[in-house]
This record gives sequence, structure tokens and C-alpha cells, in this order.
Amino acid sequence: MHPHDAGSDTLRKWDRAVRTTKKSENSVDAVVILAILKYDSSDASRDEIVCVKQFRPPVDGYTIELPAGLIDANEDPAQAAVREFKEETGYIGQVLSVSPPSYLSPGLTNESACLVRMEVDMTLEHNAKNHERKTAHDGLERCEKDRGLEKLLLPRVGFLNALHNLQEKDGVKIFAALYSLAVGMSVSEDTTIGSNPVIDGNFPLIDLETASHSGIPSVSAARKVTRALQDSGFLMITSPELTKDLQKRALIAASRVLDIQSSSTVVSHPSDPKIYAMLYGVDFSIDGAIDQKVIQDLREWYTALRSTKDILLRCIAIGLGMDDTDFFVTLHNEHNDSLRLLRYHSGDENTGNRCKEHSDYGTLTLLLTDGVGGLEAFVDNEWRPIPYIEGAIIVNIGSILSEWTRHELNATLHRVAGPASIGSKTPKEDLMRAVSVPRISVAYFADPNEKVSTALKDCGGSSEEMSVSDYIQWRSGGEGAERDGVAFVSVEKERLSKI
Ligand SMILES: O=C(O)CCC(=O)C(=O)O
Ligand SMILES: [Fe+2]
Repeated sequence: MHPHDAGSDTLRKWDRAVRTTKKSENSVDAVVILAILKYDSSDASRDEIVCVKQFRPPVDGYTIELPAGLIDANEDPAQAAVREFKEETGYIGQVLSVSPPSYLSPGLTNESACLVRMEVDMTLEHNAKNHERKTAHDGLERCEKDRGLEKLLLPRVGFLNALHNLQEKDGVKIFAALYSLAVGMSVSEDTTIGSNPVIDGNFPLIDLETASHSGIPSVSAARKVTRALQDSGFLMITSPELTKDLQKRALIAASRVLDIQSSSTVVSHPSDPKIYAMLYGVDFSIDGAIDQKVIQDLREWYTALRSTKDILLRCIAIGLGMDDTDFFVTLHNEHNDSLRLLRYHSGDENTGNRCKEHSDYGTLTLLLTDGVGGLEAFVDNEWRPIPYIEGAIIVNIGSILSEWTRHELNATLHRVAGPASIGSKTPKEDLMRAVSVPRISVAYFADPNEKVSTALKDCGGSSEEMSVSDYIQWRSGGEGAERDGVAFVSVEKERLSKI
């Protein structure tokens, strides 16, 4: 070819590859299929993406690609996609959308393809039958044997990681469009999952799936967790242990405890419009008649969070580059953690903070809420809404961990705002809706061993020495570890002065 350069009269020589089947310069050659296997329409975390592995002579090796194929003469792109997808993978999918023509490698060829998005309902008998694999995510199934094509099902959550693993372990070459897709998904995965996601880069969503069996997080999850704690001090996590069902049971159980009339366990807060109950340790006791099922559900929630806490503490040690991955876990082996069950009363447009601004005292806080809005974090001198993501829990750190790391990690000020709260960035209508109903939350506070000092040289800690138990007493106004205190550390006083 001898086309002109754009805006110039100079002729240049170009080589290009053209499909002999191409009907005209602008016709579309092929379809590339992005198909998602749906096992449960209400749980996107179980979705899988269908990829194919095959030998490609031009790159002299195996590639991992999206299913694709040429469009036959009598077909439109959607029909071609359904046919090709069934031939290559055995599944019957439903077309969701067809993209305009896109160009796969315009430096070399005019080959073009439509990206066809498909959904595969795995509850359909045909698809379920076709789905015989040994393991969840690594099973290779041979199909189209004569073409040496293998179907690979990769998890939607953590897709980029799965591609990296395949590339490292099997040496497969990754199709550029597939890789770009995975990067895009990973960017949005940091912030969102689920059916009604709210995207806010300040509060990333991190999946701890890979750590759930071994308790050892991946380096990438560890880095993401640590980065979020260095930035906003808040993040969201999902983990297979923290199932939606267990979360629901924990919230119902909390509500049942808070319903017990005249229980010394249930306390009215002196200034906030809320009641709460503190439950200490997994063998907590509750004053008043309560169903055993409620106790069991809360113990199950406590136990799941205790192991999640260890994973997060390892994430932080790895993320801070410490040699001893268990450094922080060891400092928590007395298991001094507690659960705080909270119910905020409903209010009206005159309701200010439902929980006044504070930072937490301990090391880690794992927070489950019923989704009623109003939770805000003080980030970059603004009260920003913390999004609610169904199935995810909120993680923030307390001031002891912040002290230990010389404030490299942030114990961020937070509050539960009402419509009359000052300086809120939460939309007014959200706060009006939130305050019209009671709000339930369950906070899990991790506290380190009592004799540990607030100054830890090994992770850059400050020089002020105080034992954890003295520190908690000081912050709670000398009344014990009830966590109602208003004492702020010096960096917080400075931040508060900006409000
Ligand atoms: O109820 C909430 O969402 C926040 C509770 C909280 O921050 C706390 O109890 O420390
Ligand atoms: Fe808090």
C-alpha cells in the first residue's frame, strides 16, 4: 500500500495483512465474545469469565484469549457469536450487546471485530450439564479437540490476578484485548462489586478470597489494603467466610439483643441518639433472656471476623514491607476483641450526628451495617460518605495501630451524620431517607495484648510509651474500655481544628 501520511503529500510504504474473506474495506470480519457465566443472579462474586487457550503459530506458543470467530456470509454478529460460542465452549449464551467494529491490531492489519457481550445462565439444564470440571477455577476442559482449543473459566473477581497466575505458571501469552479488559475490571473492582455499586476511589473494595483457606493474603491484596489505610484509612472487603447469609444473621441477632428491655448489657449513649451493647470476647455474656440461636449467630460472626482480622494484620505487615508477616498477629494473641451492637434511633430533618465524630481506639475495626446511610469519613478535610456495598464489610484502623506506624496508617475520624450535621458531603436526600428509619450496625474492635506498648520501634513507632490498657483508659475518659471517650490524639486535634 502507498497511502499518504495524514496531512502530508509524502507517500509511504506500508505492509498489512488482510483477510481474504473480507467482503469490503469496511465490513466486519469477526466477533470477539465476552461471556459471563452466572451461577446466581443475586451474587456477582460467583461469576466466571469464559476464555480459551490455544496454540497460535504466529506467536509460536499458547495464548489465552476470549472466544472468537469469523462471521459467516449469512450471519449478523450476534448470530455468529451464539454459534461460535457454542462450538468453542458448549454453552448456550444470551447476547446482551454488540459493539461497533473495533480494530484488533491496526498497525498490522485492517481486521476488525465486534465485541459481543453474552450472559450464560448456569441454572439452565443444558449449561449445567456442559459444565463438568474438576475444580472451581483451574479446571481445563478440552473442547473442539481437533483445534486444540481449551476452555478456561476464570473468576470475575480477581480476574487480573488469575491472568497473571496463568502467565507465570503456564507461560501462556495473553491476548491484548483480554488483558485490557482485565485491567479495566481490576480498576473498578477496587471500588465496587454487587448489583448497586457506588464508586468512590477513596474507599476501595478488596477481595480477600485467596487468603480465606491459608490465612495468607496475596501480595497484591496486602498492598491494596495497606495503601487504602495510608490514604483514606477506610476500605471495604469481601471474603468467602463473611457470607451474606452470616451478615444477615449477625444483624438480626444484634437487633434481638438490643430489643431486650431492662438489660444491663444494653446501654443508652449519653449524648448520641443510640443504644448499644458491648460483648467482650467470643464467650461474651448477655444479661437477660435471649434465644441460643442469637448467641450462636453472634459467636459465628465473631469467629469469622477473628480470622479475617488475622488476614488483615498480615496484609498490613506485608504491605509495610516487614519481614515477620505475623508481627501484628502475635501482638493480638490474648484475643481482647469485642463486638459493639448499635441501634440508632430514627429522627427528622433536625437530627445532627447520630454518632459523633471520633476515631477508634484499638488496632482494627471491622464494621457491618444494615445499609442505612450516613456513615462518613473525614478525608482531605471533608466529611465524605462511605458507600454501602451489599456483601462487603468496612475496615478502618484505630489509633493504636496508627501510633505504632507513626501515623503512616491513618486512624481516620468518622461519624454517622444526620440531615443537620455540619459540613456533610452526603446528598441531603440520602441523609433524610437514612434518618427516617432506625439504623443497626455491628462493630468488631480488635485490641492488642494489654501489656503491649503504644510505641513499637519495629514498625517505626513513636517514642511515647504507654501500655495498651492505659492508653484505652485515657482515650475513653478514664472510665474503662467502653469506647465512649472524647479524648483525641494530637494529630486528630489538628484535623478537628480544620472542621
Ligand atoms: O455505626 C456505625 O456505622 C459506626 C460506628 C462506629 O464508628 C463505632 O462504634 O466506633
Ligand atoms: Fe468508630
